[in-house]
Amino acid sequence: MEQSVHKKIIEMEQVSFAYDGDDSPVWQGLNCYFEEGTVNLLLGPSGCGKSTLLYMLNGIVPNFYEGKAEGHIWFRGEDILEKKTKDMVQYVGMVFQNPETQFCTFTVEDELAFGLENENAPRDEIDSRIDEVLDMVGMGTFRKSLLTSLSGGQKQKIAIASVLVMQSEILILDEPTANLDAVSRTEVFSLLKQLVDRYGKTIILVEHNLEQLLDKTGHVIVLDGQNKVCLEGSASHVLRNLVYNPEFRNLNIFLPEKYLIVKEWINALDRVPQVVDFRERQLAGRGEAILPIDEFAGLFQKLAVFSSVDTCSGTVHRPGDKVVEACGLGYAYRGREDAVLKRIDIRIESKDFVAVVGANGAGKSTFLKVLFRVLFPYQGSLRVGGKELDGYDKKLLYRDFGLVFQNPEDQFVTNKVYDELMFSLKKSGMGEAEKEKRVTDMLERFHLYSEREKSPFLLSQGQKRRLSVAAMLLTGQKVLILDEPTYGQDYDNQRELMELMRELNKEGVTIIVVTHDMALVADYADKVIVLADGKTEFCGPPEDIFDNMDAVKKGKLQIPSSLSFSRELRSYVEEIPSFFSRGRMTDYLIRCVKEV
Ligand SMILES: Nc1ncnc2c1ncn2[C@@H]1O[C@H](COP(=O)(O)OP(=O)(O)OP(=O)(O)O)[C@@H](O)[C@H]1O
Ligand SMILES: Nc1ncnc2c1ncn2[C@@H]1O[C@H](COP(=O)(O)OP(=O)(O)OP(=O)(O)O)[C@@H](O)[C@H]1O
Repeated sequence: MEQSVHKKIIEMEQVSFAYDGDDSPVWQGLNCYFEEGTVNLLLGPSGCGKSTLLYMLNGIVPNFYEGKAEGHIWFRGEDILEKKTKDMVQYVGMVFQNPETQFCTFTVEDELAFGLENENAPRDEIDSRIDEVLDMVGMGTFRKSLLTSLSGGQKQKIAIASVLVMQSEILILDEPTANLDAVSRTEVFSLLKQLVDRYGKTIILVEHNLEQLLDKTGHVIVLDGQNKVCLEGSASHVLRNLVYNPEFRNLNIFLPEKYLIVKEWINALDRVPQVVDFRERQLAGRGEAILPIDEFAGLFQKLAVFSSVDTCSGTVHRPGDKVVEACGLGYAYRGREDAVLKRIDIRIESKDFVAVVGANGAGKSTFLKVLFRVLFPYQGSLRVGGKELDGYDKKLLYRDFGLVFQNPEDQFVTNKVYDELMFSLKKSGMGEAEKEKRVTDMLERFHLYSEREKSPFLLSQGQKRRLSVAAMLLTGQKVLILDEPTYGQDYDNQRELMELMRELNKEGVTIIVVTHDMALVADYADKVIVLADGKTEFCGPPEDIFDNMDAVKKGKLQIPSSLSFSRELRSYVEEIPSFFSRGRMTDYLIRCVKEV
């Protein structure tokens, strides 16, 4: 067992918890610990109880969300489970996924003063503490700013500052970058690292975007989805095991793209002696790098049969009917000086699988609202199905175009998961038995059957997202528009959802996905639209976008690590074609070596 230099700050001992009204417990006999003065990362499949665990660390569970808790959560010799939330506030501060749900005021200054004023802190102290935390998060010049004027990353920094201002030593964050573009995400991760290195804070977080986080993480806890911790230790120890150890290879855990490629490849070739040897050596931790690219390339060269395999690394344009055509489209919100959409030119055809990407605030959601006639453009034309949108019957528009909202809760209209899906079929004209069957099939397909009696609002984030997509899929629209469909999803659910979209696309449904997830773009989209500065910055196939550094920069996009990995590999083995996505590269590797 490896030794850590950090002390344990919180220890969970035989912790069990069941929400009131739930038959099965979320946790049963859980043991794990968190380390002081480092970044602690919690990984596990959707719905396994990560958020519940975080809420137990400051008493939100079971004090606000009630249920039966057993065991001990030790913090400095005391049991958190016996404390009230207010007793924990000075030690443990919580930052949620969406900073906007946390804000109670209008300006940065008022937001930071809010908690201190409630504690009747003297004005001088409030002032100096606000200056201090704004300095800590690098937002000193924004003290007087309106919260609405901040970018997503800046808002999240202020949410973190509002916890720091209370001088909590432990910061808990539940998927803090789920809605952020790549640049904002990097800023938040760097801030967390700085809070640890410079101010000795302890960070505990749940996060799916690991590309730039793992190297900043000190302690990782992996939950197996069956109430247990299955791996715990340093980031490199956990990573080695998740990539190379057959015992953990089927865990439904997100990893950066390049690790997923190696993991899938090693799994596929498990019985080849060279691969077994390579795997064992990596697992034993010989050599510093977890991904020794030279060795990997050498091994690949020995096994691969290049000539017989069709590389097919690009996307093929499949012409179809016109679905959406925007030309010089402009939209300005009332009261804002600058138009959000200045000149949008977009053409989407019926067979397209489109990804709409761009920085936070670029106007992606605004464009969707214009398309759904919630907002009306001041200039340009927008044609849908070959007709001017103005002349398109609204009823037909809603029948043909399905929208899955960014925030699933905005979509729920009933108080039971089962009823939510039945509601979608209300006007379908189907008989009761047929509706029931379809709903049951969908619940099973989306791993929601066991939750069917629950309120949609009490589901985990990942479950809520799956329910919102399932509700939209039941009715058979011609065009499906999904705003951030995969955030909060675990690896298996994300893949399953996207494979389903691909299937529907092949059956003729146009898919339009708004997303910050470039791995998803690279793997599934055949057309990418980058919005920046109110204009269409790029519209073309995904393999071209990551070479267009201007569009990458303006769209604040992150190049997936699968692309840099395949380029590095090519510097050793020229015969490997240039790839830009995990799926395409894994397929190729597996096809290459299947004759071994
Ligand atoms: N307030 C609540 N009342 C009843 N059940 C709940 C409540 N909150 C969560 N649950 C259930 O507890 C289980 C664990 O949920 P939790 O949100 O902790 O999981 P998670 O691992 O964070 O999931 P995700 O990654 O999808 O956000 C789920 O089955 C969920 O439906
Ligand atoms: N109702 C509104 N009134 C005024 N400004 C608004 C309104 N809604 C959005 N905005 C502003 O319009 C800009 C574009 O917002 P929009 O939500 O369309 O961006 P987005 O690209 O979808 O961003 P994200 O990736 O963060 O979801 C932002 O600066 C936002 O603050």
